[in-house]
Amino acid sequence: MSTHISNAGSGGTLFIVAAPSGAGKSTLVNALLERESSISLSISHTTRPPRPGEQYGRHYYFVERTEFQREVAEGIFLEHAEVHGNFYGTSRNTVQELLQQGRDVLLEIDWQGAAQVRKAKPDCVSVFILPPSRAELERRLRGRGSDSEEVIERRLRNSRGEIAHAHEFDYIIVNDRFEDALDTLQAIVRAVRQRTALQCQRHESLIRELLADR
Ligand SMILES: Nc1ncnc2c1ncn2[C@@H]1O[C@H](COP(=O)(O)OP(=O)(O)OP(=O)(O)O)[C@@H](O)[C@H]1O
Ligand SMILES: Nc1nc2c(ncn2[C@@H]2O[C@H](COP(=O)(O)O)[C@@H](O)[C@H]2O)c(=O)[nH]1
Repeated sequence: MSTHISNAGSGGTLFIVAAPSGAGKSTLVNALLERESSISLSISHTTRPPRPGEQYGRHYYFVERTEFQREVAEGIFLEHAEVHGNFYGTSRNTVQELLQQGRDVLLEIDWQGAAQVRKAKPDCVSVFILPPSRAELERRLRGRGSDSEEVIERRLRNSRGEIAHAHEFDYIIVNDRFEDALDTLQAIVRAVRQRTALQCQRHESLIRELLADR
């Protein structure tokens, strides 16, 4: 089975957006999709139970672990990973079909999945979203009100391990003022489409601060 994915003959670009849980990536991505209707969001498969209000096929394809394992064995995933104790995966066919139709495709996935996608599709464009501080990350995770205390603590514990991979991404955005972060994300998408260079900060001192053991 080939691990490569092709969009030969089309202008579609594969974008990846990753972030520690609670940094605001889904909120940013949803707002970007409102502004840029020609981008398709890939809906992932997951073994995580649905949160209140989440719908099958709109937020995720919710599946049992045995079904997910069967799908892995069948090779349907472009990438898959265990994140915060649940399994998540991106359908290879869906992404390939959209790219071949000339659509830009956006994957909202973790750093492990991003590393797998870079191998399969080296011309993808990856963006990492940082929170402005650890305190704000915790406030957002709690303020969302969607997860148990145990889940929130696990996600906070895992956030350092995720932020440690930020430097692997093409672009890094700090989601402090929402509109500023959204404008930057949109500017990245537009620059990629127009094949123009966009200088973005690497935020090294903020990353050191977020990784510090305090
Ligand atoms: N710039 C911002 N300022 C304040 N609150 C924000 C900002 N961006 C997002 N939020 C809020 O933070 C919370 C977490 O956002 P969101 O669910 O988008 O995070 P996420 O990174 O997608 O998390 P996960 O990986 O767990 O899905 C939400 O309640 C959202 O409204
Ligand atoms: N490697 C992958 N990671 C994924 C995928 N879909 C989502 N995710 C990441 O999981 C965490 C948690 O998401 P949540 O919806 O349970 O809060 C987050 O970092 C997502 O980006 C996927 O298909 N592959």
